[in-house]
Amino acid sequence: MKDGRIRETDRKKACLEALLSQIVPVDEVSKEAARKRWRTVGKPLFSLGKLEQAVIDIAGIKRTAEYTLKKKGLLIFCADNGVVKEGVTQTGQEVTAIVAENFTRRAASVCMMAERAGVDLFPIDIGMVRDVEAVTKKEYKVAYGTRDLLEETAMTEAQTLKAILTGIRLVKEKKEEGYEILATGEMGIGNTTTSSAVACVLLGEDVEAVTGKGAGLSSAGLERKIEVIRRAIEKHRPNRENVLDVLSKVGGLDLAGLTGAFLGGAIYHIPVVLDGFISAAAALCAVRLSPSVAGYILPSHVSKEPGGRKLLDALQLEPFLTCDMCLGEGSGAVAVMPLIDMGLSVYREMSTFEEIHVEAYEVL
Ligand SMILES: O=C(O)c1ccc[n+]([C@@H]2O[C@H](COP(=O)([O-])O)[C@@H](O)[C@H]2O)c1
Ligand SMILES: Cc1cc2nc[nH]c2cc1C
Repeated sequence: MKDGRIRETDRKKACLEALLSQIVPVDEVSKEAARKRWRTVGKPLFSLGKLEQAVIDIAGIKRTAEYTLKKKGLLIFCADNGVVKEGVTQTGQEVTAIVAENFTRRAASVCMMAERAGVDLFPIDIGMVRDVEAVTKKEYKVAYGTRDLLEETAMTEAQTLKAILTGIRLVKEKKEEGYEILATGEMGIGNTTTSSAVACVLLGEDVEAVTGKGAGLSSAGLERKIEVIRRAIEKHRPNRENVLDVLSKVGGLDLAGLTGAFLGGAIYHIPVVLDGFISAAAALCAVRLSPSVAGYILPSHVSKEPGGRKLLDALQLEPFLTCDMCLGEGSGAVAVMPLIDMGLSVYREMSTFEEIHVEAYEVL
């Protein structure tokens, strides 16, 4: 039996390795073509700033300067975390399944935001302790929550691999359904504890420097959370050079699924917009697994969690929005979709200098 499990883990590892080997850097030729097109648009050069850059970056991802972003999807990874039993959160873990169900009933915040932005919502139960009929699908469910990372490693390596492969597969499926851009989101009580632990190890930062109050905690609660993370890291000694080790020991199923989604973007050439703190921790995992993934990730906002900015800095991403959001669910990622759409509309439809009879000029 044990041998069988080891073989299964090796098989999944080989599968991940094979997928990672397909990742190539974004296409610089298409980016240059998009830059060239921007230079002809009849307006002051670079005056749409990051909106222009996003259009250029997406050209590199899609390997063409001629593209649309009509179908937009948000993958929301829902999972529970065993560490919640250590008192690191304000609410109980039953909230994860309640909010996950609410995604299907237009009763969670991101539902209204996504509707406004024309984004389709896909809540995925990758590891909730309770099944929710409208959300749970056997093929995406890896486990019923993680273990308490203070007692044991949060996940087995096989679970981590399965969750990553699930995230990759979801991007493939959405591409096949015609989605042209994806956003990442998550729902999981306790996932700012796991994300802080992962961020702290990967960034080589102190626990206090990256850990915040998550969905709400007293100051005493925050101290307890910091202590739990510190003790878990001391106990398991995750190897910062080995993302699978870090995710398995102190991560979570949602983080691993999100890591897969970012990898999937690079494998299948789909831009993936990151959301807040949890999403950014996963993005860093993906980039550490394969550095070229960085070019396939688009930023959105900067989370109010203390580690939010540090993660974006490590990813060398400048957020579009700084508006003190820290909701999760994919809310920040969805919020930038209209901006990206606006940039693309100007890029595709705006008159050229020639058409408006203004002489093109160069910046000094
Ligand atoms: O995305 C963020 O930056 C963010 C920051 C703080 C909290 N959250 C959300 O709140 C939940 C985790 O908070 P907590 O306190 O239970 O660890 C989870 O469902 C996240 O979606 C999200
Ligand atoms: C109600 C609630 C909604 C959330 N959405 C994302 N994280 C959340 C945490 C709570 C507690």
